[in-house]
Formats: sequence, C-alpha cells, structure tokens
Amino acid sequence: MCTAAASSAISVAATNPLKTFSLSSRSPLPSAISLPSRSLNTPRRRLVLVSCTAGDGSKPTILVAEKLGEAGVKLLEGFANVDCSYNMTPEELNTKISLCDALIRLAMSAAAASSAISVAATNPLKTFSLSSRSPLPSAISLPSRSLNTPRRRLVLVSCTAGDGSKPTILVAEKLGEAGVKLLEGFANVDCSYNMTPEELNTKISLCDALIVRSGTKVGREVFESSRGRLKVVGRAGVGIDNVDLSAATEFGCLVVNAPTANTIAAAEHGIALLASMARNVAQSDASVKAGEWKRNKYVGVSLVGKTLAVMGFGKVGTEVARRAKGLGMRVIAHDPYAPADRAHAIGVELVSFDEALATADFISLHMPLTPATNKILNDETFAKMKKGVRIVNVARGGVIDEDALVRALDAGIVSQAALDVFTKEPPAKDSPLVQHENVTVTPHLGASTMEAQEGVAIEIAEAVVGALNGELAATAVNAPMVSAEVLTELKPYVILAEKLGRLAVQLVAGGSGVKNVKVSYTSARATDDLDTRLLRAMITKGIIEPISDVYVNLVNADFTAKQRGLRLSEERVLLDGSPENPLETITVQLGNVESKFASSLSESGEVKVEGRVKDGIPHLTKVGSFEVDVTLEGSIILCRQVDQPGMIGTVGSILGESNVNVNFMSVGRIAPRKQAIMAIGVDDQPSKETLKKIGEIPAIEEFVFLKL
Ligand SMILES: NC(=O)c1ccc[n+]([C@@H]2O[C@H](COP(=O)([O-])OP(=O)(O)OC[C@H]3O[C@@H](n4cnc5c(N)ncnc54)[C@H](O)[C@@H]3O)[C@@H](O)[C@H]2O)c1
Ligand SMILES: O=C(O)[C@H](O)COP(=O)(O)O
Repeated sequence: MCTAAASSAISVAATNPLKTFSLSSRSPLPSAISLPSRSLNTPRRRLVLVSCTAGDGSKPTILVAEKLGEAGVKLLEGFANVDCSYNMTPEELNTKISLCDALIRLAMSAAAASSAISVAATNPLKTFSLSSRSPLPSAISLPSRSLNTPRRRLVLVSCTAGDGSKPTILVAEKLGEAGVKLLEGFANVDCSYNMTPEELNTKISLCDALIVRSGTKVGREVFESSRGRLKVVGRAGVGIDNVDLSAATEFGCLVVNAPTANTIAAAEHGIALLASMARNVAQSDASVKAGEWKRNKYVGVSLVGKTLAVMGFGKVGTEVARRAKGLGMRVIAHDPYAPADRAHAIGVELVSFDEALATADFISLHMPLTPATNKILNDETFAKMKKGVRIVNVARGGVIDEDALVRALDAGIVSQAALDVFTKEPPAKDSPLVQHENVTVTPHLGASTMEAQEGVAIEIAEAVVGALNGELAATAVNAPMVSAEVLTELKPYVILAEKLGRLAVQLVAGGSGVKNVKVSYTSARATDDLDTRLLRAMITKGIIEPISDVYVNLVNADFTAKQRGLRLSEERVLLDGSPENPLETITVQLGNVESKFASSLSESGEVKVEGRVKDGIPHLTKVGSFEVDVTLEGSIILCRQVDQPGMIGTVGSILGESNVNVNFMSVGRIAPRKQAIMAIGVDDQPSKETLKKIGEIPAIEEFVFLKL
C-alpha cells in the first residue's frame, strides 16, 4: 500500500436536507441536448441527443416518427431539420430513414402511463439505418419512473420547493419563445423586460432563478436582495461580465451561460462588419439616402491577400478565421491559451500579441473582457500597429480604450473601425467614437439572429431548468464541472461523505471550533481517475451545516470553508487490486478539538470516523479506533461500554419501551470483556428520558446521540 497525497480545490455539491433529491443520468457527451418536461403530474420525459451537427457543418435531420410535444419539436427545430411524419408504415420509415441522422420514437407503456423517448445517435457519415423495432445500440432511453416511487435526488445546487410548488423564474430580457415555453413546462415564469435596477431588486426576492442577456447588470445587490432564494442566474449568451460572479458564488448561486448557440451569429456579424467597413457600406448607404452620389469618396479596400489578426481564438474567433480564410485572407491569431494544433488545422498561425499588432491589416477582437484584457487596445498598443490598420470589435467594448481609439483614428494609425460593442451600452449619442466618420457601429447585434436567439433561449432554459432540478449544469460558470458519468458513480460516496462530515462534527464538543479537517480516501484507482472535488464539498457541507445556518452547496462550499477558516486537506491512499469501485473508504478526521465522545478520538487525538459503501449504501465502519458497522440512515446512538453479556438486550429494551425502532446494531470491541463500542441505528429520535435511561446503565461509560 502506498500513500499518495493529493489535494484539490473544494468544488462542489450539496444536498439540501429540506428538499428531495435527484440525480438524473444525462448523456455523458458534451453535445447532449436534453429536454425535461416537468410537471408534477406528468411522467418525466427526457430527450437526449447523442451527437450533433453533421460533419459537413450542415444541420442534421431528425425524423420524429410519433407525436411529440410542441416544446420538444421546437427544441429540435432550433438545432436540426425536423421531419414530423407520424403513422408511417415500416416501409415508409425504412425509406425515409436513409435521409435522417436521428429518429425519435415514443415507447408508451399503457400500464404506467409513462413514456420514454429514445433518440438515436447522429452519425456523421449518415450510414446507419435505424428502425423503431430494433433498439439502437447507441440510443439513450430514459424510461420514466412510476409516479408513486419517490425518486432520490442528488441536489447539487437547489431544486424545486420542498412543498412541491413550482419554482419561479424571472426572465429579465427578451428570450426566444421556445426557451420560454420550455421554462413554463417546469416553473412559473415572469417575463418582465426593461425593469429598473430597483424593480429587479424588489422582484428578485420572490424568484428562484433569473435569466438575463447582456443588458441587465446582476450585481451584488441583486444577490443581497434575493435573501438566499435566488439559486440560479442564467446568462442567455456567452459574456458574463454583467454578472458579479464572486457575489454569486458567495451567495451559493449558480451562474450558467449559453456559450455555443450564438457563436456563428457573432462570427457572421464580425465578417459582415469586416466587409462592410472595407467597402464603406454604412457610410455610402447614408450618403445615398441623403441624396448624394459620391463614388470616388467611398472607394474601399480589398480583403483578399490581406492579413487578419484574430485576437482571441476561441469559439467565435475560430469561426471568423475560417470565414476569413474563405475570403482569401491570410489569417494569424493571438490567444495565449489556444492550442497551436487547432489553429494549424485550419491554416492559422498563432503569433504573439506584438507580432499580431505589427503585422495585421485588419484586427478582429474575440477575447472576453477580463482584468487582463480590459483596454488591451490603448495608446501604447495602437502605436505598435501598422499604419492604416482596420479594427473590428464584436467582443466587448471594454477591451478597447475608446478615447485612445478616437485619437488613433484622428492620427490615421487606425483608418477605420467597426464596432458592435461599447464600454457603456448604449453609448452616449454624442460619443466622438460613434460619430466618427470612419467608424461603423451596430447596437450589440452580434448574437441577434432569429436562429441564434432561439438556440440561446433553449440552451439557457435547459441549463436553468436542469440546475433548479438539481442536476449539474454543463455550462456552469462558477462551479466545477463534474461529468454525469462521474456523478452517477460517485453518488453513494457523495452521500457517505456528507454523513461522515455531519457525524464527525457532532462528536466535537462545541463543534464550531473545527478548523482542521483531514480526509483520507482509500482507493485502487489512480489519482487521475478519481475526482474527489464533489466528495470534498460534501464533507464541507456536512461539517458546516449542522453548526450554522449557512446553506452550503456546490457553488459556495469552497468560499464558505475559507470564510470560516476551515482548512480541509485530502490524502489519497492507493490500494492494490481491482479499481472496480471508485473508493473503498473515506475517513474524516477533525484535529485540535475536544470530543464529547472520547472513544471517537484516534490515537493521535483527532475525532475520527470512517465509512464505506456496501451494496450502494453508506455505512459507518469505524469510530476512533473501534470498528463498527452501521448504515448511515436515520440517527445513531454510540455507546462505549464494558464488554459484557446482555448489553444489546438492555439497551434494546429501553428503546423498545419508548417505541424507538432500532434498524441496526453493531458492536466493536478492543478485546473480549474489555471495552466495546455499540453503534445503534434508530429510525426515530429517542426522548431525553430514554437517552438518560441508557446513560444510567452501569456498564455504559459514555454515549452520544447523533443525527444524520
Ligand atoms: N457581439 C455579440 O453579440 C457577441 C456574441 C457572442 C460572443 N460575444 C463575445 O465574444 C467574445 C468571445 O466569445 P467566444 O464565445 O468565442 O468565447 P470563447 O471563450 O470561446 O473564446 C474566447 C477566447 O479568448 C481567449 N483569450 C482570453 N484572454 C485572452 C487574451 N488576453 N488575449 C487573447 N485571447 C484571449 C481565450 O483563450 C479564448 O480562446 C466574448 O467576449 C463574448 O462575450 C459577443
Ligand atoms: O456575450 C454574448 O453572448 C453576446 O454579447 C450577446 O449578448 P446579448 O445576449 O445581449 O445579445
């Protein structure tokens, strides 16, 4: 056995003791789209697409072979060509299927009135044929449960209200219809556009989620005004610079965005601005409309053969580069984080910032607004550019020092600029930049195409509904992402981790003094194969929640631990053997504390509890140096006693007389007839009198009652 120390940042998740739990399996693939239809009265349906666009970039075609709800069809239409052909004969289906990338069928079970939607994988080569009769190997089908079976949910952020009422989602800016429909299937939706900050702050205390675009500032005061109710902020777009992420994290509010649906729209707008700037389209249009005909004044420049520097080679930047290559431009890019092979793959050379500035005839900005990129184009950097350079900005206004740009335009360093975004939006009417004759402007239209807005609306609605439903959001901005696969596998360990934290802190006299936590994981998995961030966050939750009124979750575990001065270190103990289970044991030790149950102290003086998962159920397996075995359910009474006959019977009958149901008993002893630890799992909380009677049994040396 060798010990490998591995520490990792606190990540993650939280169960909310007052609410129900859910861990739904989602497609492990990043390109998955899921459509939950949520009504408390209807079986849950989930649509999972396994793969997306066709290899050639065209939309895939989805054949819907049986009646599908309107919201589902809308969702599909935002992504694919959808052919709703109901009641086909098998022959018709077999003919059609060769033209389709995916097939949707609904398997109705009359008995349970439940349904499952299966969507087959799209195949980039479009070579396979799918039949509704033969289950597809790559199809994902999630049959709904019987409504009578309560489903355990692993709540990572929040979930529907404990009383079963629908959550409320405030949509503060225009959102595509399909997204609103999707939200309405699950929540009360309040679409209040153009609110003042005061109106937003007032409304927010009644809302569980907020959806915004770039026009709403979600500052600290929004989170403060929500008084803990706001659990998710959805940014219907990419840029989250209008959301105060640290405040969101501090308040345990998940922020999700819709990072992919408007990429093409933004790239197309960038190209539109590039071309129209080069050919003076906006200026000459205004001139003709003013009754002029100045053909010589508006002679432009050609794009072909010119060098375009793409600054920020992410999603939009890459698509701009592709398109510019198609226009015959030489494309270079600067992005400190982009892999060179991705650039090479499309014939783009990655260069340094200074080289990009010095070489480019055109510069197109596609980096996010961060402290590092704020005013990255300024007097100093304009001075490094080729004289007469032309600049396009569809990223964020703040990446350019706008006053410096006016100076560079006046000095002829920059001959033209085309801007979709501004430091302050809308910019002042008399802004010298906006009014500059060599500047073309649009009112932040990059994402504003019908297609992108429908896509964004669905993407964000999905993410918000998923998050409210306790699922891990694939587009979480302020929380670590743990894949659905990992989550499913770790689920019982996540519960074990929280319960061990809860148990440990209750063994401390004056639990709030806990500062040092050491967690050991024994596992046959290599360190890289075991993501413990989730477990770590749950232990944090387990330790903090019983002794405070703080709600700890996936988002704020790290922050909350730090704020309380809780230091949590992790140790991995690598076991020999088959790594079938992700973990064998989890041990939680609290250092420098006094225990109210001395037997829980390890030889080195820490409160120590150890647990493991057996048959999917978390068990407590060690307290201090005593071995026990009790399921971590309900509550536990721990007694240290003289090991002698009749103890189990004596304690059992006291509990029985008080009508307390015992679900498990286990005795761990050092040696026969010496001391033993008895762990008794009870369904109900014994009264004070009952506990007193147990304490009065002469052979009982100490005991403690612990709530899980
Ligand atoms: N005008 C619009 O309507 C519109 C629409 C979509 C996106 N946007 C904006 O465009 C920008 C890019 O969006 P995206 O979806 O491509 O984001 P992205 O995260 O995919 O790409 C951003 C890229 O910028 C790079 N980057 C970070 N710091 C950099 C630096 N100092 N220098 C150079 N590159 C740097 C990152 O490594 C990343 O590759 C964002 O600011 C986004 O808000 C605007
Ligand atoms: O960051 C983005 O996604 C774009 O700037 C789009 O913003 P919008 O949603 O306000 O159009």
